[in-house]
Amino acid sequence: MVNMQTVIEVQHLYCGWGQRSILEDVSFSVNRGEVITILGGSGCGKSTLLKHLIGLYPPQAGSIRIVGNELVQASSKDREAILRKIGVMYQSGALFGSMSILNNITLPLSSFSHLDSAAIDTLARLKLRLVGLEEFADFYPNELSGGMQKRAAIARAMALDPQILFLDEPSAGLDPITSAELDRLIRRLAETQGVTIMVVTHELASIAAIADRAIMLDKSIKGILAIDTPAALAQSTDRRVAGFFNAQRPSHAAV
Ligand SMILES: Nc1ncnc2c1ncn2[C@@H]1O[C@H](COP(=O)(O)OP(=O)(O)OP(=O)(O)O)[C@@H](O)[C@H]1O
Repeated sequence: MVNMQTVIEVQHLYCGWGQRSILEDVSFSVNRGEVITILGGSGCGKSTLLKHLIGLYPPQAGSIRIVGNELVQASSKDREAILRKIGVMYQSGALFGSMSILNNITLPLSSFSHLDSAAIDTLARLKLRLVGLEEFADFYPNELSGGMQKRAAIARAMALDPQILFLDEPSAGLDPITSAELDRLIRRLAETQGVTIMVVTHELASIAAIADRAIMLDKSIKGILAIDTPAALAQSTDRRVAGFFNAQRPSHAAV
C-alpha cells in the first residue's frame, strides 16, 4: 500500500520579481516518495517556482506547506526548522573546491547537528556510499568527473536526512549515459530512502525515466498547463503538452 502522505502542498501561490508576476494562482501537492519534475519552456518560471519553494524568496501571495508546516508565514526559527527538512542541489552542484568530497558532506553535519566528529565522519561516509562514492572520500571536486560531482552534491544535499530533495537541472552538462546513471540514483533515493524529489529538468529522457508525475508550466498562462504522469501527458489533447512530450524519443528511459 503506497503511503500517500502529502509532503508539499502549494495553494494559490503567486510569485514573481518586484512588481512583475511570473506565476499566478499555482496549486499542487506532492506525495511522500514521489519524484516530480517541473518542466516548460524557457522563462516560464521553473527556477522561480523552485526558489520560492525552498524559501529563498517570499511569494507575493499564497501558501507553501512543507511536511504540514506553513513556510510563508513562519517565524524565522520555525522557518529554519522547516527548511532543515529540505535538501537542495543547485545546477552548478556548488561543491566547495578547496575541500575533499568527505568534508563537503561533513560541513553541514558539523554546522547543523550536535554529533561528535566520529559520528559525523561515519554518517558522511554512509551518504557517500549511498551515491556510490565511498572510495572517493578524500578526492577533491576537480578530481572527479561531472557525473561524480553531481552525485557528491546529492550526497551533500542528503547530509541532514531531508524529507524532500530539490534538484535544479541535475543532468545539465552530462552525457546521456552519465545522465541515465544519475536518473537511476534519483529513482533509487526515492524508492529506498522514501525521499520526495522535485526536479527541474528539460530532458525528456530523464522525465520518462524518473518522474511519477510532471508539472508543466506555461509562460502565457503564468501557471500550470498540465500535471500528470509522463505517459498521460504524452497523450494529452493539448497540443502544447503533447508537442513537448513527443518532440523527441527518450533515449535512455529503459537503461
Ligand atoms: N532573481 C531574479 N530577479 C528578477 N527577475 C528574475 C529573477 N530570476 C528570474 N527572473 C525572471 O523571471 C522569469 C522566469 O525565469 P525563470 O528562471 O524562473 O525561468 P525558467 O523557466 O527557469 O527558465 P529557463 O528554462 O530558461 O532556466 C524570466 O523572465 C527571468 O528573467
